[in-house]
Amino acid sequence: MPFESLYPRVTATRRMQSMNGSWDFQFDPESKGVAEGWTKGLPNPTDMPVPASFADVFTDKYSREYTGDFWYVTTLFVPGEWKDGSVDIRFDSATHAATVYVNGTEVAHHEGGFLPFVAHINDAVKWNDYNIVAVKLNNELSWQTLPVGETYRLPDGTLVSAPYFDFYNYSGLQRNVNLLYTPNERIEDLDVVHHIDGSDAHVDYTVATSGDHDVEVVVLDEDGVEVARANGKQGTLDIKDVHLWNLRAAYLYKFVVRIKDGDTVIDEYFDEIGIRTVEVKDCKILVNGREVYLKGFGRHEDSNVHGRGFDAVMNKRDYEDMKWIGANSFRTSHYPYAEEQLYEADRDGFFVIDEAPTVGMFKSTMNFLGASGAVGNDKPKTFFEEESVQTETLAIHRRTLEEMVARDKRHASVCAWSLLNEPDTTNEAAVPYFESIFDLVAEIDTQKRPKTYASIMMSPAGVDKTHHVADFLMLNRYHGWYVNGGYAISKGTIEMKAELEKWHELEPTKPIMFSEYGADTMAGIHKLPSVMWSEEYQVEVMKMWAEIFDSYDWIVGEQPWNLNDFQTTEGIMRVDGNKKGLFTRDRQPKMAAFFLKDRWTAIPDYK
Ligand SMILES: CCCN1C[C@@H](O)[C@H](O)[C@@H](C(=O)O)C1
Repeated sequence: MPFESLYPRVTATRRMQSMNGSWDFQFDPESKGVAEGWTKGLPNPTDMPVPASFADVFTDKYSREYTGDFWYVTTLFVPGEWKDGSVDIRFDSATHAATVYVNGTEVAHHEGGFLPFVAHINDAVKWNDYNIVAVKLNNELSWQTLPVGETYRLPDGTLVSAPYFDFYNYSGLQRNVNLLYTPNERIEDLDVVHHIDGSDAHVDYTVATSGDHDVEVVVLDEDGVEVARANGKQGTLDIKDVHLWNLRAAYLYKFVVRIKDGDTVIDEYFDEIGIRTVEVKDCKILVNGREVYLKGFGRHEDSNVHGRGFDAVMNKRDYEDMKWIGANSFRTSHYPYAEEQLYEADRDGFFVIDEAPTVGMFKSTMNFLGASGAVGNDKPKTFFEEESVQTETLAIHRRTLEEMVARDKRHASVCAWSLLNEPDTTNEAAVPYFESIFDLVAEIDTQKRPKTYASIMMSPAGVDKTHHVADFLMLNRYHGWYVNGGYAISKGTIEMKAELEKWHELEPTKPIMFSEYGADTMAGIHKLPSVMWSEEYQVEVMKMWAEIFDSYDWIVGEQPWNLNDFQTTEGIMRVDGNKKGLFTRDRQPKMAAFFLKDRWTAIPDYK
């Protein structure tokens, strides 16, 4: 697994060929593709860009809402000179499940639509020739998929997605696909743990390789000057006068790893790594031993027509918007984002709460009466009382966390983990499940970053049964919108302060931050006095929350929902998607963004 977690790079010993572009594409509603030989070509394909979600490129409802099996097929030339090494296809994601075939031979299967996997293809390819690469995907949701939902049939047999979450169930080959060449003896993992010692740093490292030759690690500063070196697959790199990575003041070292046989370099890989520490202590979150205050957003990977398709332009605009407003952090709600997003956060000095794709673990009609139908309520128990959840879903969750930590652990920007979003913590059955996953991450994350989950408002202080596992508390609360909205907004302040004081009584040493709060706002609607959905009202809601946050010094962060408007399942509560963005879907500020800009530029990143 570790090799799959290394971000693809070209080096002196590695080669890479993009497989992005136009692929053949076809739905397979009867799941007959394998039996009918689609692994070697599609009978009646259309063309589909990769990376992209398929939904919003179509103009017909059947295609947009399609749920079930579907295929991508392309032709791939594999250079003959690569025969002496390992040739793999890396899918940065395939949503939600994928089986990969080369010239009709199955070479990989992966479940989980937001983390990478590779297909090793040496034994299936025709060297120095053209090959057929076929990928069968499936986007159905269940209580054993992450994210969680259901799939049901209309009377005519058409499958329909019923997400337990409030974002559109976009799917497809939504991130980059690359053909990779690496030596047979190759670097497969790099792990680093930082220790600050006055003006110096000591970095404990571990390198995993596929062979026995020795390893060297060289560290270069941003000017390319060597600042440390060590030999061996494990060791410590001592960096004098270290330049630390900080919030909105990033500094990245280049760690170059080489497998060597005397002077011969067998394999070379590098990563750009910021040196920092992060911990929770006495109701504070500390970066490099200094107390931070988090200003930022819950986000989505979402844009017009592209859907959840990787879009470097939109990502760049999002970072520029976040820098403009004075943000220093974000949560990857509600799934791990593309690696390019984390490298951008490394470079821009953003504190990232890296969230697993474990959303929807609450029997609810998420998307609030969404057109996909009231779901989950025909189930007799709460989510974690379900036997299959305690067994199958837990196993999938643990594997997903292992993949997420393996992929993201070196990023300086990844400063905390959110292991679930808004799970049902009202029931004791959640406790063993939570303890299992929190213990797992405590074990596999060598940097021991703080871990938490997003707390849902239906499981408040005094009801929540699992808060003991969280290193800090992260609350999603909607006073001013779903409760105590409009003219009752002042009641929201009273109730929220009462709950906060109960939380502080329950967890007197743990800091608390808000990972969701806000109001749906249609850009362009103005009312005096304000009414809900108007831009003026969103400003009032932000002001209400600001007063609450400023009332307690153990509140360490505020991340309103959402950075941008985004697409959801259609429903009577959504007007072509969720409109709680502080920016519109085309990344333009609403009135409340200017309020937050004034507020956040006056709040220092470090207290
Ligand atoms: C209980 C509220 C949960 N929260 C989850 C998030 O994904 C939704 O988009 C947001 C909302 O309703 O705007 C609410």
